[in-house]
Amino acid sequence: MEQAWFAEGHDSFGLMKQAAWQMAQHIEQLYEQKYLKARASADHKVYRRNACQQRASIWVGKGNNGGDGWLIAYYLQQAGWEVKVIAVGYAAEDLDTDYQVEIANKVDKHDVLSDAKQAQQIALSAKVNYQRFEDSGTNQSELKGINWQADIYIDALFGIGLDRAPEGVYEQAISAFNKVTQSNDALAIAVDIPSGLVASTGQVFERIAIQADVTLCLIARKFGLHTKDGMDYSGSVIDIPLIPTQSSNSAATLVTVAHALNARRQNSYKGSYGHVLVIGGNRIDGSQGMGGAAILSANSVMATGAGKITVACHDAFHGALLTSLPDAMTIDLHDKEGVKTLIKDASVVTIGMGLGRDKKAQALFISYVQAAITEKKPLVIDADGLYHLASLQMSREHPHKHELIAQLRQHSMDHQVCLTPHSGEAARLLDKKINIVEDDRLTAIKQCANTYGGDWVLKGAGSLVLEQRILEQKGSQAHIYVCGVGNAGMATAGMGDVLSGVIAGLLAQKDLEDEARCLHQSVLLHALAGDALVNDTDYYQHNSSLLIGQRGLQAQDMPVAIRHVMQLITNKN
Ligand SMILES: NC(=O)C1=CN([C@@H]2O[C@H](COP(=O)(O)OP(=O)(O)OC[C@H]3O[C@@H](n4cnc5c(N)ncnc54)[C@H](O)[C@@H]3O)[C@@H](O)[C@H]2O)[C@@H](O)CC1
Ligand SMILES: Nc1ncnc2c1ncn2[C@@H]1O[C@H](COP(=O)(O)OP(=O)(O)O)[C@@H](O)[C@H]1O
Ligand SMILES: [K+]
Repeated sequence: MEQAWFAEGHDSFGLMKQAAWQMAQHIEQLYEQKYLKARASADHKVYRRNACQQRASIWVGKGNNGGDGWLIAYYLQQAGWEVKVIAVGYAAEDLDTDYQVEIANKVDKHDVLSDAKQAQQIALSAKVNYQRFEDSGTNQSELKGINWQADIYIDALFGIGLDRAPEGVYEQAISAFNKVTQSNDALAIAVDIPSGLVASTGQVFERIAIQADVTLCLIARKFGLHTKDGMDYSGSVIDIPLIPTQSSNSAATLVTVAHALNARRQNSYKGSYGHVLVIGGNRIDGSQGMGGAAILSANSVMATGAGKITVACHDAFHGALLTSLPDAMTIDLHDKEGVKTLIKDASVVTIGMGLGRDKKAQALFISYVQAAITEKKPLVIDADGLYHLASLQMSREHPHKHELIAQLRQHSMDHQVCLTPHSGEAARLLDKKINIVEDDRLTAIKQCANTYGGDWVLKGAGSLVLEQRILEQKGSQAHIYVCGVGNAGMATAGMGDVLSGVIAGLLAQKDLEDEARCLHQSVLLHALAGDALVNDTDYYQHNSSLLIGQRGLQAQDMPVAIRHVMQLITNKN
């Protein structure tokens, strides 16, 4: 986006000045929020600090992110702040003003001084106070000069140019920065992205990254701020758009707000809201089995408002299912003909939750998926269903390999097929190691869709959703969403089963608009329900009986929260 802007003739150094100027304004506001508001409170320590001149410690690297840092130092100094730049990775002569002027004069007229160098020169000419990190001594407990107590610490070490793990002096600087901000209880503000976090993937190498309270994100949201490690390091994110950008250029769309649901028509009946068939909950050879997976999924189907549900699970679980959900009809998972007849009647089939992984379960999976394809039904495939799909893909000799996967691909061109792996399941589907998937989740979800067709969720913090849009002329086009809500309380067993139920439940309700039934809407609803259980902000119109907190949140708590969120987003007319 930046390059397109420069290609239109806009000046790159001008953009850097704009960026730094706007960031300086935000820094002043953030300072006010943290310290001036505290005046009114009884926090004397904070109040005393505020009685002095505002102080910023700005840590700069040698790229353009560092250039932003030098200019922020310059602007804050102009605004009356006491500033100190900590330069990391600079040789002594890089900072020698006379030597730098000499170099600048020698630069050929056709050459231009880099933006970062120009920024540094502006700051040095204005006598901005600085120090080389390397001169602070190697003894980390001393950290001469670096321990200088500031109100705000600014991380301008690396931005989107980080292309390897920070080592040596950079690793030391990142850990010193984190230590100093924590011990001073000061605000840590990252320029563009916390240094150490990879903007395109959300990866952090060996936990070496700046721990920011606030990230001032330039031009466009970085994908890496919202998936994998991103949310743990970036704090709250403030956008500084700077230039007009086109969303069609973006890698993904961040979604946090669910599409509104229309109210139900008075003149309707259970058949108007679909019939979901849940296939799962097996018990294999005397084991305790996985009935709960199907029960959790079924409860969530009904919490979204689907009209009818049948659960095909092992008959050992029928009693437990009916105790938890008397609304359900049941059938034995192994009654092949009976289940196939039900598939004909269903509006959506969701399969795999606790289905089992043995050969018998695999045969059931193949037979039921083929029946759903023959009957032209929307399909949700989760958990052990994904396991079987991966086995078929990997197996060289399985007679159904090519058939089933090819049929599924074909089916997904005209009917909704949703597949919902977490990283471990995606790794198996792609025959890759989990860390390869985790290190680049965006690539992984695209590869899943290319291999198997259909719409995909790659679950986890910042779940990714890939939806294929069928275009009249050009075939299909994939669009990717990043779910910007949800919380770590949802990292418990059964949460995925709940998601499969939400997806199937919404798909079944044909009275809803397409936008309200699509996969990213389901992922959002599920995550918002998780947040409603831990978050008491106004958005959730806080209902204290709902609050649980992250630790101890269980999948079985979700249906009531799903109903609450459904009601919050329903148009009242
Ligand atoms: N005029 C411009 O081009 C603008 C640039 N902007 C800033 O520029 C940033 C990107 O700047 P750059 O592309 O220079 O990239 P960075 O400033 O992120 O750093 C790039 C330099 O660090 C090196 N590097 C990467 N990983 C390293 C590691 N682990 N250890 C040591 N060195 C490493 C790279 O080889 C490169 O030389 C953005 O994030 C943004 O902050 C903004 O000011 C907007 C305008
Ligand atoms: N840290 C987290 N932040 C947001 N969502 C999470 C987090 N951990 C788990 N979730 C969500 O909870 C669900 C867990 O699914 P899954 O791993 O399949 O659980 P299970 O297999 O036990 O049902 C997914 O939708 C996932 O996105
Ligand atoms: K940074």
